[in-house]
Amino acid sequence: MVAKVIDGKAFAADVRARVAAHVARLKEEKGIVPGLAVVLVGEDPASQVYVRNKHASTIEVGMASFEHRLPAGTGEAELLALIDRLNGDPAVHGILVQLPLPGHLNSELVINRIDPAKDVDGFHISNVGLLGTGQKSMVPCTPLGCLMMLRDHHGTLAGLNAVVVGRSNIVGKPMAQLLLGDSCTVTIAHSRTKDLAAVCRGADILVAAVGRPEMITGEMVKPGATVIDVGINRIERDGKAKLVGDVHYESAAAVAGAITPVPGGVGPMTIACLLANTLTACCRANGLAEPEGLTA
Ligand SMILES: NC(=O)C1=CN([C@@H]2O[C@H](COP(=O)(O)OP(=O)(O)OC[C@H]3O[C@@H](n4cnc5c(N)ncnc54)[C@H](OP(=O)(O)O)[C@@H]3O)[C@@H](O)[C@H]2O)C=CC1
Ligand SMILES: Nc1nc(=O)c2c([nH]1)NC[C@@H]1CN(c3ccc(C(=O)N[C@@H](CCC(=O)O)C(=O)O)cc3)C=[N+]21
Repeated sequence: MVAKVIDGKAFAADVRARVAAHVARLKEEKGIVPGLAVVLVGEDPASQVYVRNKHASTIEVGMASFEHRLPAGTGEAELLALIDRLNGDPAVHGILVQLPLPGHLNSELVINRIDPAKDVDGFHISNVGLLGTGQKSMVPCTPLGCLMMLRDHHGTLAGLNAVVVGRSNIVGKPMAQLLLGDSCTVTIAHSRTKDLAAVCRGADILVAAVGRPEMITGEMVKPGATVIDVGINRIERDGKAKLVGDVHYESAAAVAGAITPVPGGVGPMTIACLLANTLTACCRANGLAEPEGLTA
């Protein structure tokens, strides 16, 4: 079998177009402009690229973008004061603090200072708890993007066996919660899992969020399974810089029924979902109907 390629780039363009249409209506009918504030501490090159892309996409869909670039040595009190200001700013509906933060800053403390209603990353402890108990919350962008692509491909996910490799708070755990919410039978695998290959081969839906280049190979994939590759790894091959996922694409695509590529898969969906979450937060803040098909 040769896998169908799930085109995350095209899917994300469609999500952004739907967000843009809703934003235009909000502006025209209510005079409201959704606003996203992104906070970057330090000069990590990868983070700078992401923040630039987020800014461009935010402007492109008609939202207001507020960028706050702080020096690497910024103190905790100063960062918390900025978050307090953004929490109180009515033009800001979404706040994202780019991770990872420099080592001297306590990211839990910082994230939990964000008003949960403006926490468009869905990392605040209140949103984590709401998601875990099946209540309305802000849903983390990367898992939300994966869920959208899976629903689109499968129609319903009920009863499917899902294996999530990785148990981080930002990808693996919320991904597992969303799949459970859609009635999958969910297994979470991690570095201490015994016989990972056998566990993965039981999956109708296999989500790889490990951070190890090309670790999931074709022999770990059940024939016909849907493979979602969250990994973003910069490697050097034949003297050239290259972006690869956590899945060995060639061997996995030869067995899978469908697969997301890297680049052009989950990554673009993450940014599109960030914009969708900002719109959702703005609608909630103004007591307006939420956009359809853009939330979990
Ligand atoms: N496309 C996108 O938008 C995004 C992509 N990413 C990418 O996704 C990947 C994962 O990110 P993140 O969740 O933050 O990573 P973390 O490093 O926080 O978590 C990695 C997880 O993988 C598990 N793991 C590590 N090695 C193995 C192994 N050999 N076998 C099984 N499990 C293993 C770890 O297990 P244990 O807990 O036991 O240590 C851990 O739970 C990275 O490549 C990252 O760049 C991340 C965010 C967004
Ligand atoms: N608070 C916070 N929220 C995040 O959501 C967050 C974060 N911190 N820190 C870093 C990770 C990583 N992340 C990505 C976003 C887009 C692409 C993306 O667009 N990738 C393109 C390629 C881009 C390239 O070429 O580098 C693609 O896969 O096609 C990738 C990764 C969000 N993250």
